[in-house]
Amino acid sequence: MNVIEATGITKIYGSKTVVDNVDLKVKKGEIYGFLGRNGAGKSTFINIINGIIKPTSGSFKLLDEPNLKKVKHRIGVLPDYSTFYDSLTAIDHLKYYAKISGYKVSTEHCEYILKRVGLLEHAHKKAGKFSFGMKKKLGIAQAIIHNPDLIFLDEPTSGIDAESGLNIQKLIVNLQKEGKTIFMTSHNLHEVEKICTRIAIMKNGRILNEGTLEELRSHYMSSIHVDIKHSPFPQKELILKFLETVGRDIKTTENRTSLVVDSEEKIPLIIRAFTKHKIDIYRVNVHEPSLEEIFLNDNLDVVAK
Ligand SMILES: Nc1ncnc2c1ncn2[C@@H]1O[C@H](COP(=O)(O)OP(=O)(O)OP(=O)(O)O)[C@@H](O)[C@H]1O
Repeated sequence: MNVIEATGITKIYGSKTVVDNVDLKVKKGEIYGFLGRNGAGKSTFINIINGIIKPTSGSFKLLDEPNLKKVKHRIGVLPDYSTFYDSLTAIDHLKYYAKISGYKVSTEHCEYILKRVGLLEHAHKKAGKFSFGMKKKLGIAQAIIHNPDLIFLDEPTSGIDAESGLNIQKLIVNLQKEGKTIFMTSHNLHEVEKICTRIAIMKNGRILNEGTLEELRSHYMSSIHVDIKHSPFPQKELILKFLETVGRDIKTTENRTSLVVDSEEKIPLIIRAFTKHKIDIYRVNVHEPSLEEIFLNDNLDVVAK
């Protein structure tokens, strides 16, 4: 089942198209990472499918339901900025939020949720005394207090310390294991690479590409760096001639060869050729591009779908 299904979502402010004809599907149980530089249109898109902003055109369904009001109680949201009442404690906030959403929650349940986000020791502290990171955790607690099936997290780990960030990542993975679907934005590419099951890259309001990390890699990757440690070449010219047919940027020393190939299918061909020429292989290192390398590639438009 598609938990999120958006079709042709567009938002135009004046003469600026901020979200440009976005189609997007997210399946149940995914941790979907929504990536893009500042101003790409991510928050605007999330706000549209959460009913906060009206799209200029396009339609969407959440949890298989086009009428957002009918499923609102099954959705949790950490918005791009949360506001809290300075004089209310963390527990007060959770109870208040649950109440206005139509739930009654016990103090024990609030404490359990605060424990999950790493805020239990501050359960009775007033939000006015909270740091930015603590407010972020409280925002996440608020998003999950009512046990929603679909959770939107806009930059859940930005502005919090590294250890808390890792705890939030664990929490997100645990929520997924409990059967929830998570849609998150993040500027932390390492985090997205680590926990997201699918990723969409947005630029200037458009989805340039989406898929699993492997799919994105194979889409954007045309340069695989292969480095081989081996026994000395008996006939160097022969093997060099062969390598020129499968790769480029070939560099060799007596027992080391490196080259760049455009697909991983070339790697077994190289290994077979070495074996045929009675060259022993001790080690093969293959460098695949990280999400950061894919993401920072400014030529993304050129190769977009
Ligand atoms: N109410 C508005 N009126 C006019 N322009 C807006 C409005 N809201 C957002 N924008 C513009 O839309 C673009 C996309 O903004 P949005 O906040 O969706 O980006 P984002 O990808 O979430 O960025 P960030 O990573 O910085 O949060 C930006 O250029 C922003 O200035």
